Amino acid sequence: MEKSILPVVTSNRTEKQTFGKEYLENLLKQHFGHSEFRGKQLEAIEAVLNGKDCFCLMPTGGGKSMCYQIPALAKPGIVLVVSPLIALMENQVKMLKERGICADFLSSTQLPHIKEKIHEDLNRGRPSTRLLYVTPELVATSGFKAKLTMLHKRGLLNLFAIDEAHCISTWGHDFRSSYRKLSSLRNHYSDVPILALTATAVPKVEKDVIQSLCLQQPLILRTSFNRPNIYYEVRYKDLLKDVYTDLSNLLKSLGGVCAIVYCLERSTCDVLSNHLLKAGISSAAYHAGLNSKLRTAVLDDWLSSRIQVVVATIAFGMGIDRKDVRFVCHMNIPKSMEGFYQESGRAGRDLLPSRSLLYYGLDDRKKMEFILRNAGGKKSQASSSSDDLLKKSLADFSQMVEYCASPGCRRKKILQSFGEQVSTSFCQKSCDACKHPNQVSQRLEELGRIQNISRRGGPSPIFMSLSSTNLERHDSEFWNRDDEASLSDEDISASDDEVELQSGLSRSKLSSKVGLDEKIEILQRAEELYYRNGDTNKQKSGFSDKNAVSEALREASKMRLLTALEQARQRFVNLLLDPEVSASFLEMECFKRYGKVGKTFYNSQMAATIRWLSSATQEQISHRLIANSSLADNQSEPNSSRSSSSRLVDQEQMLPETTNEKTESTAQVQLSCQLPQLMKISKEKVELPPIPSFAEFANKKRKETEGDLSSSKAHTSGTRQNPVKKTRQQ
Ligand SMILES: Nc1ncnc2c1ncn2[C@@H]1O[C@H](COP(=O)(O)OP(=O)(O)OP(=O)(O)O)[C@@H](O)[C@H]1O
Ligand SMILES: [Mg+2]
Repeated sequence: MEKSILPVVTSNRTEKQTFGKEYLENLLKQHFGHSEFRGKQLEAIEAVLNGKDCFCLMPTGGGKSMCYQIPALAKPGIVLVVSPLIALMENQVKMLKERGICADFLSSTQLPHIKEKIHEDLNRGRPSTRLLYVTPELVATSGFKAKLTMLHKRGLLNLFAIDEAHCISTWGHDFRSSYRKLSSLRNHYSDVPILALTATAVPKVEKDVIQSLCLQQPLILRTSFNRPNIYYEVRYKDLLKDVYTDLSNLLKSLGGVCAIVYCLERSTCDVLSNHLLKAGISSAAYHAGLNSKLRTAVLDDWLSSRIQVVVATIAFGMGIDRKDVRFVCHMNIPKSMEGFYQESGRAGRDLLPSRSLLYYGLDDRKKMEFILRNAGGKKSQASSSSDDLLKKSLADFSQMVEYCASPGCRRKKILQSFGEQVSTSFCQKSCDACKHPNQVSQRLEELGRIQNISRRGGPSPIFMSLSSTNLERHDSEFWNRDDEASLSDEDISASDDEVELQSGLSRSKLSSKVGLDEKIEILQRAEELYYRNGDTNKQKSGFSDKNAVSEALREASKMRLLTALEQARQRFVNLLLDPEVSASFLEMECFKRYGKVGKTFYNSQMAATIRWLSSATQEQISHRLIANSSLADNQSEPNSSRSSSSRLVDQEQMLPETTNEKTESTAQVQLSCQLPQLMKISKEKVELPPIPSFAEFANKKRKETEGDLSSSKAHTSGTRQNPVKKTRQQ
């Protein structure tokens, strides 16, 4: 383990000298290069150094980390930092190490020998570790508890810092059940101060955090939520000709600034990112549907300015610490002000002028409202507290609607939602409603007219892109980050106690999966209900298109394929194919088989194809596309893979003929015309390689990992490498 480069002061000073303002400011300057403390940092630091519990509410980017980093340097011993995200811990530890401060983290992602070194250091008489970052799951394990008790007995525990403390509250928008387990800290280590830090605590959450962590007469520090350097603006989708073009024009006019665009659904991220790329703006999609390697690559590229814009779901969340984000855009209305504040707050952490833009759409509003109602509806039957949750989620959402669709200062509305009362002039024309009041009220009037017309004409259809398999069905991170955990365990903190790891993982996987299934079920039922109630004409004629594959879905699928093919091209530089044509071809293949039986099966097959593209070899991809091109040339060929869908015949017969058939044949003709020019054509009839099911894919991956592990074991123990493995590696 690296030793602290800068000496940490541990001399035998008197309390006053050690923790005096000057001394603490010196540490700030010496270790971090900042000349003075911000906001209430100093108060928080002094409180915990004097053994007091503290609840610290500061805005995003307000400098909460300093409140536990300085105490770690001021006093010998260890500060234990509990953090919800591994990426967050990694970033902070890296930054601290670069500054010569001895910090480390323990998580399931670390190699055993690294963990061993950390434990060795902790066992030493005077550990060099000053800050130890851990996951909430780890804190709850018996193994780690024993370690903590040992450190405590030796008088080495200085402080428990609970970062993102709102995760402990079910009222918060980021609830993480593992945070609940932290409640035992106060009982077991009564003399160690606890510092709870958050940027998003409405009074209810604040109370919940304080109670759940059993803080004893804590010093409560609140800083204003105001972010004076962010200009807030709302644009109205229903009044714009083309939202994507509006956004790309705006991004161009801002001139290459660093930006984040949040979307509700993963497919929108893919589609929009491609649109921006086509408009000459460097961008990439980021969501939990992408594999972790790709997500890390996108994050790295964005952090190091190789990509200007990340188009993301809320999976791109906590811990993103790039100071110079100048623009944060929401493509859809968020479900709560807390979420919106957190996300828009990623702009301008360096305190320089920045911008938040939200595109508000009437359909988006209806969709979100509908989802919230139906998601809560089922739970509300179960208990009255769930009923409260439903009411709360609707009230939270109505604040967002108010923010977008009513006149008045946007900043004031944000601050009001956090219980802060300010005058309208407080904003100093740094929101569109204060800067251009006439323009905004004119737009709201127009919007009102459209809303009235749409009310008279009945509800517009809801489109939700859900597919059928358990994992692929969840294609929005809208719900919360628990869902994200089920898809990207490696990014979220997880149990890593040696004994409890296995059972812990299987438990958490099971429960998160069940939760997800339930939610998807609710969504599907909600959607069905909506169609049943909302489209009575179709109901009367016995016609229901709720499961039809829409053109929009097909376009989104092509975009997903395009991204997967681009990734394949990055993996295999010699892969000669035209991604656009290939994407169209693969989509068509999927549509031909499953288009008529409905989007559930279509989406499932689409997901399987994308998985296949991510794991196939160069030969398999070329082979398949060449094979497909020969099939495209020969449209009369019976579909050899039909058998896989034969069990769906009943459903197929129940569905009406749709206009999709026409589209299919037109697209096929176009495709068969394009393919010969763009790809090498094999006239030989080749069997299509099967697309693996998810289970097959997962088994294959598991076997590969096991293979990798055994081969690396063999390698380290000096035995010869498995020849099959060797070939694969070459
Ligand atoms: N006293 C200070 N003077 C100048 N810059 C500071 C000071 N304290 C912190 N910063 C800087 O402010 C930035 C944000 O700090 P930090 O990540 O701790 O914010 P945060 O409150 O934890 O935000 P979030 O809620 O998003 O996690 C960091 O880059 C940090 O270096
Ligand atoms: Mg922070």
